[in-house]
Amino acid sequence: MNKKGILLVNLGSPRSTSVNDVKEYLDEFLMDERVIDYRWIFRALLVQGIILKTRPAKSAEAYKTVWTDEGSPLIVITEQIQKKLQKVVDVPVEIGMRYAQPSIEAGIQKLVDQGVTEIVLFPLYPQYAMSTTETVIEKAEEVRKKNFPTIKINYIQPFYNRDIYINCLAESIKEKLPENFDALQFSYHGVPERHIYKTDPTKTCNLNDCCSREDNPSHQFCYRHQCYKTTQLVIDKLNLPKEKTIVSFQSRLGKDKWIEPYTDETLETIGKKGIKNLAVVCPAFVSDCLETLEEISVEGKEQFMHGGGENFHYIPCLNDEDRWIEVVKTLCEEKLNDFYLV
Ligand SMILES: C=CC1=C(C)c2cc3[nH]c(cc4nc(cc5[nH]c(cc1n2)c(C)c5CCC(=O)O)C(CCC(=O)O)=C4C)c(C)c3C=C
Ligand SMILES: [Fe+2]
Ligand SMILES: [Fe+2]
Repeated sequence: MNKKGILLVNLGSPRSTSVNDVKEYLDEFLMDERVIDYRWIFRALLVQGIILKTRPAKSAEAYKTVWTDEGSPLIVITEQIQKKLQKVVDVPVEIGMRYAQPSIEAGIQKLVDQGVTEIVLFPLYPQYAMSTTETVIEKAEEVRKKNFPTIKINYIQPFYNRDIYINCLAESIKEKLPENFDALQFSYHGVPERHIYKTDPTKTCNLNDCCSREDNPSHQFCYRHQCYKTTQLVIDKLNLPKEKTIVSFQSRLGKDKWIEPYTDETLETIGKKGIKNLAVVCPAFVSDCLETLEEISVEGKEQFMHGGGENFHYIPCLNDEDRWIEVVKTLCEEKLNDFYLV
């Protein structure tokens, strides 16, 4: 009888907030061709010759503001999800990070040590992008072929439009929304525009209105569409008028054009347009991390207040909420059952 197990995969964080550890992490992260998709030589020139000269010190300072006694929020929360999930499923659950430690390889090894031969791997990203789901699957397949050729892996697909996830996200937002707010902003991690064109096999997405329309054939691989879709489904569930919602994209890096509108520019200008009380949620992340706790909660708040805003309310990610653990369990069980069908 084959033994099954679950591997939860998140992005990963530096080992510590020292500049050297942050540099090592950024080196691995940004040298991924699905994150910075230039030819190796140009990527190396950009990353090692320019970004790693200054960014690690700046990022290390930012990490210090969110770091906890247990470590990076992203890792700590992923471990909390693992522990809670382990209590409600009867197969072993381990975690692996796409970058740095604990690695995907270490996670698979832990499962194999417990006798597991069939793994359900859950990339913890609701929306597909080449820098999210795709790079996780590529890496896991590389590790599997090299070190665990007899192990089977079943991958959980993006769940940005799944009812169970939308219900969970909508409930969570509803509970945390302040009584009075002029707008709810959905801020998603951005990606360079080029990534969307590159991963669109239909070549029909032009990054305009088509991303928020129902019927474009590119949607299965369009990260921007999937962000709009998650938003639309959540606001329908919450019965929020569209005029009270904003979608934007954060965390851009470098000189390329990233998908628009940009979160920082939006935050700097909406105060003057009459939005004084703002709530912000970040549904590209299932766990709080540097990009939510620092970039949005601290920097984003400053940008909003500076631009004439009055009250800024950050809505935390799903983290280890029980209702989210139920969703993770259901999505994993669907895939565990798939093994019986083949
Ligand atoms: C070209 C650069 C980047 C792309 C493309 C990108 C896509 C992307 N990232 C996430 C999720 C996270 N990113 C995080 C941090 C982070 N992201 C980039 C760059 C790109 N991301 C950098 C350089 C950093 C490091 C921090 C910094 O220096 O600003 C994090 C937080 C990690 C943590 O330890 O807390 C997450 C999570 C998604 C979902 C995504 C594509 C949609
Ligand atoms: Fe990122
Ligand atoms: Fe699109």
